[in-house]
Amino acid sequence: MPGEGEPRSNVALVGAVDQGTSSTRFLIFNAKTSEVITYHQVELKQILPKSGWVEEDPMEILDTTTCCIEKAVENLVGLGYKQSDIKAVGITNQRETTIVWDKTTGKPLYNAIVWLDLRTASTVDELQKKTPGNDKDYLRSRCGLPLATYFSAVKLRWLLDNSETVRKAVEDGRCMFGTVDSWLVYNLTGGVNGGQHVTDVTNASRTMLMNLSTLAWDDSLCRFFDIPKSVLPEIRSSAEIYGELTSTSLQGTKISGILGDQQAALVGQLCFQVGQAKNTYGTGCFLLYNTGLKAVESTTGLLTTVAYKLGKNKPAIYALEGAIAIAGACVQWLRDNMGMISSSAEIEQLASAVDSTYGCYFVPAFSGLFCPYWQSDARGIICGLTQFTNKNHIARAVLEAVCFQTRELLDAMNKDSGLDLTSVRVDGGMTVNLLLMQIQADLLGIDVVRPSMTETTALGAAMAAGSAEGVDVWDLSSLMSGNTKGSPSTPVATDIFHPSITSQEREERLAKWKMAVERSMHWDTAGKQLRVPMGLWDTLAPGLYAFGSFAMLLLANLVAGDAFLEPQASVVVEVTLVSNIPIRIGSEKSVQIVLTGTDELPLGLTETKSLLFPIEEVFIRAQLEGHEGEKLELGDKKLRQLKLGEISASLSCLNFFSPSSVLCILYFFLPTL
Ligand SMILES: Nc1ncnc2c1ncn2[C@@H]1O[C@H](COP(=O)(O)OP(=O)(O)O)[C@@H](O)[C@H]1O
Ligand SMILES: O=P(O)(O)OC[C@H](O)CO
Repeated sequence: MPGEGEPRSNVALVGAVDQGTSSTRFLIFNAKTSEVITYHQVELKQILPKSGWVEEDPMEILDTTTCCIEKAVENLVGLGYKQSDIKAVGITNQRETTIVWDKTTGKPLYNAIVWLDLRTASTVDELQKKTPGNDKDYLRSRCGLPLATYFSAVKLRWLLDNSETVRKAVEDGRCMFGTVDSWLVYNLTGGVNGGQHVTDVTNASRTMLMNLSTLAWDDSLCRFFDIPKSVLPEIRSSAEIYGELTSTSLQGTKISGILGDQQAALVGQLCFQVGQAKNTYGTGCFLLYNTGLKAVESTTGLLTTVAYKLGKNKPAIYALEGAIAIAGACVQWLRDNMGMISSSAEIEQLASAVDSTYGCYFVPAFSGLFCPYWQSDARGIICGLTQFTNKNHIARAVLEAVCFQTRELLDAMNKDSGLDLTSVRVDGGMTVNLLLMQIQADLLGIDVVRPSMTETTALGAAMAAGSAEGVDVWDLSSLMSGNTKGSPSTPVATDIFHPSITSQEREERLAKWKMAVERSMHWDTAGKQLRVPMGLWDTLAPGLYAFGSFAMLLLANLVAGDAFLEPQASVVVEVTLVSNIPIRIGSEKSVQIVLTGTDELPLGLTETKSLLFPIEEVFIRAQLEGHEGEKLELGDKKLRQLKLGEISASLSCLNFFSPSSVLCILYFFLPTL
């Protein structure tokens, strides 16, 4: 083996851009061994202009990418490799995040609207109203997704409705839309000077505009969202040559792989067989389950998505997906907003200091709740607090929240697939946290398998790029056939976390979690009317209004000379005791009383009324005098009418047809028209 800095020969390397929500990185892999040779990573700033809004700067996304490429290549050369050893570059990215840019300048027309962003909640409501039966799942059979703030088409619709700049650019034919992969490929292949406007099937399957069967933009979906097809990129497979880098020290290198980051992790974890699944813990958390050639429609709130299509002429493979919006993001929130920790890694130490949350539950519904609830009006809550609760319990509750959410995904997945997963492969930035891994195994009740190399997202993109036709440095055939024996490309599972609590405890804790989730629902009331208790001054206006109505009524009565309010004295009604259960007079039970109206019964009471009285209440008891202690058997056979005498009632009734009442009704309802 050559030492550091010494020249190496005959190595085929593949680079991968992993553009995530929290950071951008560029990793360089050995195509024969899957080993990471070197990498560079830069954190990415999130812009939070309003509560619920999450944006990123497209230029920063691009700049961090080129910076990571340069730094990693610099490291590589320092290790004795040549930059020309890099035979291809793959791109994997945060999905759904929506970018629009100007074809003539190449500049963004708006900040990137991040997948977590909630500004489109009312857009979603409006779109849903257009569907028969106000059905959020109306488009599922076509695109595999429910109507939700999460997906790109809704964000693009919002931009067209709310940004004059974007609308004008569309009118002028200057607007280009893309997810992060499209934005990066366009810029890395030349931008305004011939940059490729493309995306791959996995990213396109997250827009709500691609038909899952044809893998093409769907006319009826574009019509539904009213999005011009002219702004959309060309949909390509996940492994083919899209173009060459025109800048950075990798100028001339082919870009030959694109995969959404969660799909890339599925590939990197070698989940090529039907029934294999992985869960990635990054900013959010995403469980993907390979369903093979079949796109399985979920009945439990999961998503149907394209897993990969590794070549122009290769078939598309589908997956069921469970998506959680907030996982690592909540750890970042403890760090950046609460100042409870100074680095993400610190949460483990903090949470390990206690052995339980002691009833404290944290539902991090910062962006509403995704799978399986799809509740955009849910908001984060911490509940079960006592004087005893401290930051250790809260830190532990944050880790537990990620695991409970995953448990709910697993339950939905097992239901949809009809098979119970017996273990789950995990990866992503949070999986370095050993406590999290153990809590996860405990709450799932199955083994959690963590590979030695947790950068499986970037690995998946590198595998796609290296295996593309015309590059051919990464052989996937044996891996895809399931014959991984002796293959150095197989990530070796070095850590397996086994469940260590009883199923009784697991289910009890899950039940409590569900109670907490229940409490987080419908918290956001923006745009909805709240019923609030009124103070004296607040009631003045309605009071005056009611008083005015009454005065009008009396006046109308006087003018029209008809009897609007007629006191009805001594109305005779027949009382029938109806019950099929034995009733003890004087007991606490309720009885059903049927008041049958007579001719004298005023209008509005001519129909039979069923009223529920506690037996010892009101006048009925008086009528039963002398029957105390007697058992009245009123079962089916002995059901009879029991005449209990006459009851006096003083009632007022509304003569709906008198001119004064018509006037009054009009007066009351006029303001609501
Ligand atoms: N030791 C740790 N314990 C818990 N969370 C962690 C730890 N280290 C990193 N994280 C969280 O993992 C996330 C980063 O993971 P990563 O896979 O890089 O995310 P992304 O791909 O979304 O950018 C961050 O939200 C960070 O807070
Ligand atoms: O940034 P990540 O890794 O949490 O992934 C974001 C997802 O792709 C959003 O769908």
